[in-house]
Amino acid sequence: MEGVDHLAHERNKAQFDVAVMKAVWAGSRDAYELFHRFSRLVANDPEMFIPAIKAQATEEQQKQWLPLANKMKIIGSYTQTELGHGSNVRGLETTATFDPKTDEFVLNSPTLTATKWWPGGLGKIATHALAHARLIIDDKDYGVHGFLVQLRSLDDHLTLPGITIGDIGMKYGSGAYNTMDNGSLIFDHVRIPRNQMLMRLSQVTREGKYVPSNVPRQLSYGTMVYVRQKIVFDASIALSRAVCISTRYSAVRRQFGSHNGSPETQVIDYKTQQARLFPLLASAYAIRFVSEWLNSFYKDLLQRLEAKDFSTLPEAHACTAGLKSITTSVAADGIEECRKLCGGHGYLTSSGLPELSAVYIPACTYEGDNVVMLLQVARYLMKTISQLKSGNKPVGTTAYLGRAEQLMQYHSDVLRAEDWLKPNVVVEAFEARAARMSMACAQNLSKFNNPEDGFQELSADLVEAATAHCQLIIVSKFIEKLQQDIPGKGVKEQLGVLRSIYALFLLHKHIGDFLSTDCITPKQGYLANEQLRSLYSQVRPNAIALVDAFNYTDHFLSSVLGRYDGNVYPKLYEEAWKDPLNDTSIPDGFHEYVQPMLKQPLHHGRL
Ligand SMILES: CCCCCCCCCCCCCCCCCCCCCC(=O)SCCNC(=O)CCNC(=O)[C@H](O)C(C)(C)COP(=O)(O)OP(=O)(O)OC[C@H]1O[C@@H](n2cnc3c(N)ncnc32)[C@H](O)[C@@H]1OP(=O)(O)O
Ligand SMILES: Cc1cc2nc3c(=O)[nH]c(=O)nc-3n(C[C@H](O)[C@H](O)[C@H](O)COP(=O)(O)OP(=O)(O)OC[C@H]3O[C@@H](n4cnc5c(N)ncnc54)[C@H](O)[C@@H]3O)c2cc1C
Repeated sequence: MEGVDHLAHERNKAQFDVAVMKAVWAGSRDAYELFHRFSRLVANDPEMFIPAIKAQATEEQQKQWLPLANKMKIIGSYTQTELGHGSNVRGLETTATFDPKTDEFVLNSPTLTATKWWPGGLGKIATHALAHARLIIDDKDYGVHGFLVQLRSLDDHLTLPGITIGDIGMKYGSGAYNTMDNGSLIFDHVRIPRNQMLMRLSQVTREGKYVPSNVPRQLSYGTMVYVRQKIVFDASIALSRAVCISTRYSAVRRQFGSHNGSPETQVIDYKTQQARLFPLLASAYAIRFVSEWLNSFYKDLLQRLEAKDFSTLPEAHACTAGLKSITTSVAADGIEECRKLCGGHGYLTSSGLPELSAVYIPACTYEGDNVVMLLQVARYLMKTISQLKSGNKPVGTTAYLGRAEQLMQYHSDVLRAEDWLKPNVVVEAFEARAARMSMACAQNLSKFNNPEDGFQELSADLVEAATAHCQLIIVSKFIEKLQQDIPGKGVKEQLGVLRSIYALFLLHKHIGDFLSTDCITPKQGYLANEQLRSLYSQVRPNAIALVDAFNYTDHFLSSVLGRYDGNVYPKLYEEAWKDPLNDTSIPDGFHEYVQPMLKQPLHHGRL
């Protein structure tokens, strides 16, 4: 059966031009060509702490360090988190005390909880750390700053005096993340030259004078903004990979429904399977497009920063933090759902899904715990609302809050299920829901004498308001994507179907929000669900082609269930026989432990 395409009949059903969709997914024709070539070359290019140097080092420091890092003459680790503090960056305990006599900083870990803990690459490989430590001059604490510290000899890789490093041990599952040497590090009065503090944003002079920057101190958090927007893109890859596997397998797998010898039903034809799978397919596309937008927003931010325009920095922080949170949660949960969608075989390592899940789920935690990130969005929303009174007109992703009064009066005018296909109808409902949830939080907050107490007390509601805001962004960016000129037979139509599935699935899932804020009536909610069901039927014939458009090689998917040719069963069988347990018919230990039990005398001739 080698070479036969078992999914050809599915591919023939497609109602759109898959080649064009591949370019849309990749971002452009050029990006597609590049990805196509590279994925087939299997590139592996580890990037570690370079973005942080670019963001925080002076030009002179960059000239000194970047060539070394780029040529991998040194290997760096972004060393921020400690045993006692990760989320609370201001709470880090490691100190860097300036010694004016020698013109050096002395790096020290004063407590056990100050031990650096988690940084990737630190445990075994890194030669240098970009260590975050509190700057102390004349007993005065100037807060957390970045310092370049050599950890290991460049000759024999042994750790340098005063430095204790180890790997933090095995992590969740037996997956590939265990090949990452997340490390622990203790400094015992380690000295580094003064010019190894990253001084782009603030400086310490030879005399020990602290020169604060004339730019927002939040710029020192720039690496996190950069990595978070990358993580949003990565979420689209992780989720689409799982969706590709479970969609192909759902078309191969058959259970029940045979009549008079006809084939059984493909599980992808069960409405329950569709209602679980197709929203994830739509989410993969939605995340892809929002990541495209976020990347261009980030590039615009960089240009503005060059020109000393810091106006969009708070919004960039809120968007990267919020979208990082929402998209990684959706992807992590989605991968697990895809595993369940593949039934028992999904639990086999050869399905590719357990490994993908184990490697992916820490994305909900690293680079900012997802709840902590949503609370940052909530703070931004509350600040935006508090400034409305003084006439500040919100722009960008919060522009809708400028129409809050109008949105408080909104009632959806949906009369028929098809009305939910109109983008403006959907956006208005999402805007009204998000605005009302945020306004309700702001109103409740105003009842507290101490706003911080109020923020703590209402934090669960605030997280929900932030979620509604982020979902609005993703829905809006999907809609904006479709306002672009997209050629190719049927491509725009299919994307339109996915856009509506994405939005209406969210509406269905969060129906409580939409009803309790009185944005829609129960009848309108019912109509949305009716429309959703019909959209699932429309996407069904295109499902395989829509995952083919991801253009993933079998090598990349590493999944017997997700094979392009759908030749699942012979390959599953073949794969199982590769298990070392099948090398011999009698397992190790049988003669020592099992056989003696089997040989025990029978009592009264009976078992
Ligand atoms: C990494 C190297 C580079 C790699 C490059 C790789 C490139 C390729 C990448 C490929 C990707 C795919 C593969 C993924 C693999 C990834 C591997 C795993 C990597 C995992 C790495 C990590 O895991 S590495 C540690 C990250 N550790 C956090 O993530 C801590 C969270 N904790 C906070 O981030 C803060 O601590 C927290 C709570 C916000 C504030 O806490 P806080 O309130 O105490 O903060 P502050 O008082 O200091 O500041 C308050 C004011 O700052 C504003 N602000 C706050 N943050 C801001 C910001 N970033 N930008 C602007 N503004 C900001 C805020 O809006 C306030 O503004 P305002 O005052 O106006 O209201
Ligand atoms: C695989 C992996 C790789 C990593 N790589 C690196 C790296 O390269 N470099 C590096 O420096 N770090 C790295 N980290 C560390 C990572 O950045 C932190 O673990 C992350 O920022 C979360 O911080 P925490 O562990 O302190 O969580 P905590 O903040 O202790 O979270 C515990 C719980 O408390 C809740 N919580 C915390 N604060 C609040 C609050 N204010 N309000 C409400 N709830 C709250 C959280 O939601 C969570 O449920 C990595 C972590 C992992 C898992």
